[in-house]
Order: sequence, then structure tokens, then C-alpha cells
Amino acid sequence: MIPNNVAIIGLGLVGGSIGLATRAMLPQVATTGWDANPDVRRRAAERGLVANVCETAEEAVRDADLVILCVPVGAMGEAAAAIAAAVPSGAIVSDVGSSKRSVGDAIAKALPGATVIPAHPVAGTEKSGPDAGFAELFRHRWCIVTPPADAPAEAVAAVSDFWEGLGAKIEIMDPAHHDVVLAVTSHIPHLIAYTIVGTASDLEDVTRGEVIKYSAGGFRDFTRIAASDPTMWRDVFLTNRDAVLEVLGRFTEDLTALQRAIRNGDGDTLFELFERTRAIRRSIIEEGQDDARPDFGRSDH
Ligand SMILES: NC(=O)C1=CN([C@@H]2O[C@H](COP(=O)(O)OP(=O)(O)OC[C@H]3O[C@@H](n4cnc5c(N)ncnc54)[C@H](O)[C@@H]3O)[C@@H](O)[C@H]2O)C=CC1
Ligand SMILES: O=C(O)C(=O)Cc1ccc(O)cc1
Repeated sequence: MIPNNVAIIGLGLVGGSIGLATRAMLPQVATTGWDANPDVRRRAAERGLVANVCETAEEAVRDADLVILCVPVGAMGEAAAAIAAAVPSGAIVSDVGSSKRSVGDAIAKALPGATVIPAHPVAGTEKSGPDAGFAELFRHRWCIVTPPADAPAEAVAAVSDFWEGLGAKIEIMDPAHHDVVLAVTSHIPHLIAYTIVGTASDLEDVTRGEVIKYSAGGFRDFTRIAASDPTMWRDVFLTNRDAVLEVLGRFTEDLTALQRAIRNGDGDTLFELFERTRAIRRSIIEEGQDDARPDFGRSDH
């Protein structure tokens, strides 16, 4: 059953998009919101990200049956603590954090006895803030729900139904598994992008002007990812440390093997890998998850 009153804490890209999507696609649902930053609250009210932008966290959650924390993963515990005194006893508390194990623990610790159903919409952009959100962000995208083992089935269903109402597809997953899967598919790719753009800007023999002037497709795509919000991504790496380090170890080994293949002139190894990775790209396109899908609200390509 879809909740009647949704409170959104954190009105940036994801919180703002949830508000806009709810107002557009589930107009029967009342929306309230709060952000710790008064400038964000003002802008959220101007854009109508939620129907009612409140002046305090308590006021925002007072009548909610679903509260969604949309703050950086390192701030989830603090955001949960800010609503602790006011969140109704029967309400579900969820979040949208990009890492799930530590976030679920932090929220549960701040809200003992609450029904906590963490979730992660695997949809976003490199932009952040209250001007970045748009109602179509979650359409046809996965939302991974990571309930604790003892979560009430009806609460899991309520969170899932809500996200389906915003156009998302639902997957239920164990939080630890989520963190390994997202380390591979999202966190390490962001780390690689941050690294290559940093390396390019540090090279002594290539000027910054040349990097900008000759940035062809590949590097340009990396710069989009490497423009992602520093606070958000610092927190992702610090909270998903174990999974990121495990996958990074494998990645480093594979990179070293490629380095050796290049040094040895071993074209077969390079060709075999590139053939395999091309097939993966084709499978993604066949599943309709490629860049060529309708470009909901993105202005950068
Ligand atoms: N950016 C993306 O593409 C995606 C981000 N996420 C997750 O969504 C969450 C939010 O990310 P964005 O919306 O991109 O960030 P954002 O930076 O656009 O918005 C975060 C908002 O939280 C507010 N905030 C920070 N600490 C707070 C606190 N203690 N209490 C209340 N408000 C607080 C900030 O003022 C800011 O307006 C993060 O946990 C991130 O991992 C999930 C999917 C995609
Ligand atoms: O902009 C991109 O390419 C992204 O990868 C967006 C994104 C960032 C973080 C998430 O947890 C989910 C999606």
C-alpha cells in the first residue's frame, strides 16, 4: 500500500526528485520536507520540491507514515537523530544512501524500535543541490530495497509500492551484497574517474589547456563522473570501505596484468579483454539501460 504522508529530509538532487516525482505521479500523497541548509529550504519552496517545506525536522515528520532520509551517507545518523523525538511510532523510516550496511546500522542506532527499511534508487547524475532534481529521475531505473532480516513484510511492500509509483523497478537485496555489487558497478568507476582526471591535471608534460582542448570522448565522459559531489562521494568511500577495498584489490591486479601485456607486446591478452568488455556493453544496451534511452532531464549530452 502506498503511504499517505511522505516526509523528505534533505532536499538536494535525490530528495528534490522524490518530491517532484511524488507530486507529479502520486498526487494523492502529501509531501513535506526539511533540509539543514536554510538556502536549500528557500530554493526548495520556490521550486515546489515538496508541498510543504518546514522550518524544523520535527515539524516535517510529525504526520508522516514514510520518512525518507536523503542526505549524504555520512550524515544519515545525524539526520535520523534530528527526527527521533517527533517521528510517529507507526511510521516507516527509509533512506536513499548509496551504501547500505553502515547506513542501515546508523539509522537503526539513532531510532531504536523504529521500522527501518533502507533503499537505494540506482539513478542519479553528477549534479547536486535543490536545482538539480527532476520528476523523471527514477523512471525505469532500479531501486534496491535492503530490509533487515526481521523487517515486517507490509513495511517492505509499502516502500516498494512507493518507489514503483515513481516509476522504479524493485529488487530486494541483502545490504552486504548490495555494497559489493555497487562497489563494482558504481563506487570503483567513480574512483577511477576521479583518479584519471586528477592524474591528467597533474602531468608535468601535458598542460591543463591541452587536457581541456583535446579531451575526446573517453576523457570527457570521465570528467562528467569526476564532477560528482565531493561530500557525497567522500562519504560513500568511507562507509563502504571493506567492499571498495576488496574490489579495488582485484582491479589493481587486473590493471597490473594489462600493464604487463602492454610491456610484453601481448596483443592477444588485450584483444581478448576488449572483446569480452564489448559484449558486456552490448548486453547492457539490449536490456535498455544504455545512454541511448530517453534522456530524462539530463542536459550534458
Ligand atoms: N547523486 C546521486 O546521483 C545519487 C545519490 N544517492 C544518495 O542520495 C543521498 C543524497 O544525495 P544527493 O541528493 O545527490 O545530495 P545533495 O547534495 O544534492 O543533497 C543532500 C542535501 O542534504 C542536506 N543535508 C546534509 N546533511 C543534512 C542533515 N544532517 N540534515 C538535513 N539535511 C542535510 C544538504 O544540505 C543537501 O541539500 C546520498 O546519500 C547519496 O549517496 C543515491 C542515488 C543517486
Ligand atoms: O551520474 C552517474 O553516472 C551516476 O552513477 C549516478 C549515481 C550516483 C550514485 C548512485 O548511488 C547512483 C547513481
